[in-house]
Amino acid sequence: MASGTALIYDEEMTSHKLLWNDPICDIEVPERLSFSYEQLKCYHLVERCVCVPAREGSEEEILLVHSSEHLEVAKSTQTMNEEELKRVSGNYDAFFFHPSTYRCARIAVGAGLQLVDSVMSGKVCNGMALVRPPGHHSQRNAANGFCLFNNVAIAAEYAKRKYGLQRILIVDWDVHHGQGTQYIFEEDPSVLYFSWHRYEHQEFWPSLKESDYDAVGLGRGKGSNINLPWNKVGMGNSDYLAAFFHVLLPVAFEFDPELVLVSSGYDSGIGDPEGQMNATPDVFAHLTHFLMQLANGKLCVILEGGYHLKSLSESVCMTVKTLLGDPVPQITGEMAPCLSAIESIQNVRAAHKPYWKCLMYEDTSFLQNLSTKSHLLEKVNTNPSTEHESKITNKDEMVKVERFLELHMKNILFPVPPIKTAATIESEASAHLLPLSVRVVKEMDMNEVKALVSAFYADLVKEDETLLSLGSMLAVLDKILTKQVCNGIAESPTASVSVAVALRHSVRFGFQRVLCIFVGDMEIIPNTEDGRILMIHICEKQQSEKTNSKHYISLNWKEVRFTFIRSLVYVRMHRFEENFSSCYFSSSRRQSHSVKRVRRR
Ligand SMILES: COCC(O)(O)CCCCCNCCCN
Ligand SMILES: [Zn+2]
Repeated sequence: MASGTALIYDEEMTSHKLLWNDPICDIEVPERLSFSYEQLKCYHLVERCVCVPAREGSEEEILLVHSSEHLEVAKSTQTMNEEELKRVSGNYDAFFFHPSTYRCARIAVGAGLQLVDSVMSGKVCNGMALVRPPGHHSQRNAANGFCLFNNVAIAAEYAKRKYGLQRILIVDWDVHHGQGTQYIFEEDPSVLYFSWHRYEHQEFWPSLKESDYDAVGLGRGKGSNINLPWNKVGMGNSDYLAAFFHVLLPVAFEFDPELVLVSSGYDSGIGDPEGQMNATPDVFAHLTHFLMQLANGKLCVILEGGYHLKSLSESVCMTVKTLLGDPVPQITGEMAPCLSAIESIQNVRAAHKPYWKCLMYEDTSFLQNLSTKSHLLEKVNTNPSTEHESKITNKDEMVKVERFLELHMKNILFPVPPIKTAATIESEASAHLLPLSVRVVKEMDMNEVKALVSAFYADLVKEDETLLSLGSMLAVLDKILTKQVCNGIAESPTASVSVAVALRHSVRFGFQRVLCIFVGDMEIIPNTEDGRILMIHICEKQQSEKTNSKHYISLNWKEVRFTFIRSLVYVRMHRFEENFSSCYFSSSRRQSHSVKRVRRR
């Protein structure tokens, strides 16, 4: 398994800039790149990455996607004066040339290809390329929306031909529709393109009919183009998560891509003058983390838009931090999507029902009663915590977001528990299985366990021989509760008792919300009624109705697939943001084997 995260940045790409007055294009500034890179350095993230050099994309590579006419026009601008540059730029919608634009655009293309090579060769597991000019609006024969060459589309075509890939997923979380990418792949079933974008019923730029949810792809490509239009501004974290949980992830897992590319625009984040959305930078950690579960983690993130410098750079940092394997921060804000988001989600699911099994069987009508935001008719902001930031119209508004983010990110970024795993090892034999990052902890001594059990857990622990297995679990759990490690693994022959004691121990320790996912049959079902424990029980036979309650969900593990993700959604939407400390308990040799497999990874 490859490891490591590539970071590709070349300050040469900051030389492309607007030479004349143009209120539409003047937000696409060089500082977008330099600010982001500085912030990565400030959080000591650059030094943790594998720095891979950019290179110029060759003409041949650019011709994978673009026409030779388009290439020739772009090439000819290198020697133009300002007046000629302005004239040629006027041939396109929202684009500007500078004498260095062509060279910068070739480096932006090459950076994406270097990233694909680094991931596909196994030199790294994933990575990010900070590039400009961006790409997802540019088309075969035209520049558009600040884009000259379609960096991500070229990267996809390149990966298909060089590595013989049959299934590539492109996720475009930029707040604008990447119509360029859609046009390039809409007949190609091997490239699944997902884009959400501010749309407002075709009012918002580029105001295309084909950006709506019913553009599902053409010919053999039907089902491989997914458009999720946002018809209101002010969308927040819960709306983005719901879009992932109920549209993108079920389809992506079914598609089972060999490589995932992200058209990573951060103008969908809070404070951006283009997007006018409310999602905070931490949401990009979650979105990135979900995509890392696909394609064996082979994930290439390539920058697109993002015009609020502070919001952009914080979101870039949250993305890279997650690519490096850091635990994602607890998600903030409301947990239920707004009605407009639910309407869009339902529409796109209905449009794609004929093409995806996962959409055929699941009905998400339960989403309707989840939305707690009745406001939907107004246009503006929804998320109370950013009431005053909803309409970013001028400088002092931008400064307000700056201050909001300063405080918000402080709570998010620190403290992060060390990314260590604690494990007790029964036999020296299995010790070598553990990667270096795992700390072996000594079992809790028997007298201590006995005292603890008689004081608090006597009703749970019947036989003395169970005490032995509690020692290893409690030793690991204490390291997690005291934030000495992030997660842990313990083996126990009496998993139900261990789980019951662990849950009560965690709540007694002061945790307010503990999520337990138990796989296999459970002799005793712990009491979850105090509202601080949520049990998701995956078992052979579904428990009788009487045991199922709001905090106890039993799933027949044959149908667990997306129902499991949906249950987690349910969990989140009911504000049960768990302090999720991943303790694995296995009740049988078989499961303990699966635990070992997890350990090796
Ligand atoms: C990869 O491109 C990044 C981007 O999607 O952020 C570009 C946005 C161009 C926004 C152009 N607005 C034109 C408004 C005309 N009334
Ligand atoms: Zn954009």
